[in-house]
Amino acid sequence: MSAVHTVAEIRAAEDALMARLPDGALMQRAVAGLVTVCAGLLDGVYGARVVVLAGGGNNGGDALWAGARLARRGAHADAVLLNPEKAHAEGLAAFRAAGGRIVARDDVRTALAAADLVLDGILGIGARGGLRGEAAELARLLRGGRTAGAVVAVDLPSGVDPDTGETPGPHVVADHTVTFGTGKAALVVDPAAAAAGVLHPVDIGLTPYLPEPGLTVLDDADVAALLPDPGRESDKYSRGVVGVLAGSGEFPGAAVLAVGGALHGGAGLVRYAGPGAVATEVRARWPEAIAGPSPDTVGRVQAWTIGSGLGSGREADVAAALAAGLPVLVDADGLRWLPDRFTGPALLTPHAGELARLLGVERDEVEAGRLHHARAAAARWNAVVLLKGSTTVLASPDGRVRVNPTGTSALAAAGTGDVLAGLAGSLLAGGLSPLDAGSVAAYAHGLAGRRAAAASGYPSAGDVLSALPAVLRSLRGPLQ
Ligand SMILES: NC(=O)C1=CN([C@@H]2O[C@H](COP(=O)(O)OP(=O)(O)OC[C@H]3O[C@@H](n4cnc5c(N)ncnc54)[C@H](O)[C@@H]3O)[C@@H](O)[C@H]2O)[C@@H](O)CC1
Ligand SMILES: Nc1ncnc2c1ncn2[C@@H]1O[C@H](COP(=O)(O)OP(=O)(O)O)[C@@H](O)[C@H]1O
Ligand SMILES: [K+]
Repeated sequence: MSAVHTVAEIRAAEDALMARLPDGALMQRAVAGLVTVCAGLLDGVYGARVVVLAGGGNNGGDALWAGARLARRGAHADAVLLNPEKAHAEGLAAFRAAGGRIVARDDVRTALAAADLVLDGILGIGARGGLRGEAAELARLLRGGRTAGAVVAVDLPSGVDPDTGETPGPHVVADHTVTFGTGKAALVVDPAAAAAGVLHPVDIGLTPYLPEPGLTVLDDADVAALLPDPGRESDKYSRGVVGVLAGSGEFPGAAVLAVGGALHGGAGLVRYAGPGAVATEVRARWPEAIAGPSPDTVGRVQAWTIGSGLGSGREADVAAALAAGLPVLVDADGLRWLPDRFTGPALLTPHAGELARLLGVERDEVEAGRLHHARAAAARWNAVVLLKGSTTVLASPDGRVRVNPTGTSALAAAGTGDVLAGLAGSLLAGGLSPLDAGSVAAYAHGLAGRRAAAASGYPSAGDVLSALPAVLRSLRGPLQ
């Protein structure tokens, strides 16, 4: 599991750690990690051309110190000082002493064009708002391909908002980000995360001073530990029975895909509730599923997955499923008929357009502020909200957030959301909490998307579904 902390938490931990260290020692730890990554990216440090973009804070200090160390190893180091009066004094002195040069304004373009590596030390966790003036112009030059070299962001790409993952204005787009001490939301949540490139975390000894993280990113081992493990004496009921209320005459395929996802998510039995013609299609594809016309008549379940491809006019069915008071997942059309607030375990799985409609805002606003809007909806409906998209974010009403790291554009295809809804519902029926069910499902779903993409150029939702069993098998091992 990797942890993400807020700027306030990082600053408090840095203060506590710095109180036990000699002056400047913490920055030197950060710089050592930064230099190691830069040296690894260069085809030899000696003779390499390095351009340091240094703002007036400690982020600029890191970059100047790194430039100094690279210069000592034989690199040609140039620095652009964005705020010369405020430039980090020790870092600048070290940079000059190592033979680094300050670039005159007129020579910035030439220096960037010749650079093998650009160090972005304009702003770090002290950033407020996007880049302005000359800094914005530099970021634009870098994006416009004015350098053939790698752009390495120090701590985070300058100009993105550290705590929200929002991009309030112009910002640097990096190829790599070397980040210190712990993760930041900007490095895992789009749109900011898209500007970070490859992440290189550097341990500076902060962890003992940091609180439990409010935002986490699961890894394979976390997901394996969370996946249901049916005991030796389990039966199909004890493994969980999931009800799927999905599909319609208009969208029968959504039911087929959601039931498919549910069958592969560990539940012992899947009960499908829906119109006869759709049920016939579901059973033709999945003879192991049991079907009935409505939530009331299909038999007992331990959790409901509601909404994928439900179409219009199904309010009564949704109300019947919700009335059971069981753990519930609500997707797609089901989101039109939400109760005022949930009182039991609930997982909502909107994409940005659906969440925008729920909150009465524009889709663009949701995409620009994914964390904010997922949190707002979680608080509003007292439900875990899994916001789908280029980064899938899960916000719990208790304040915890998870960000899924396995997303892939291979999933941006019709019907993959139905597979996810079925899978997550199955995990709910298997006893996972909404936060665990949603994050485990998103993780496996992303891996299935990648696996399907490795096997086919542009995988369909059916390909993603077909890849799920092997993904779950490799995560948890074979059932005994
Ligand atoms: N505190 C420490 O000991 C350590 C700090 N480290 C580095 O220090 C960074 C944080 O340094 P600072 O707190 O000095 O903050 P920054 O270097 O991120 O920013 C410095 C100043 O820039 C100004 N500023 C903010 N937004 C601006 C904008 N949009 N346009 C123009 N100016 C703006 C503000 O006055 C801010 O205080 C970290 O990101 C990391 O790189 C690392 O060296 C690790 C150790
Ligand atoms: N650009 C993207 N990168 C990664 N995943 C994406 C991207 N766009 C969509 N997805 C994922 O694809 C799935 C699409 O779900 P959804 O929008 O509900 O489609 P549908 O209703 O057609 O199934 C979600 O899991 C979502 O997170
Ligand atoms: K930076």
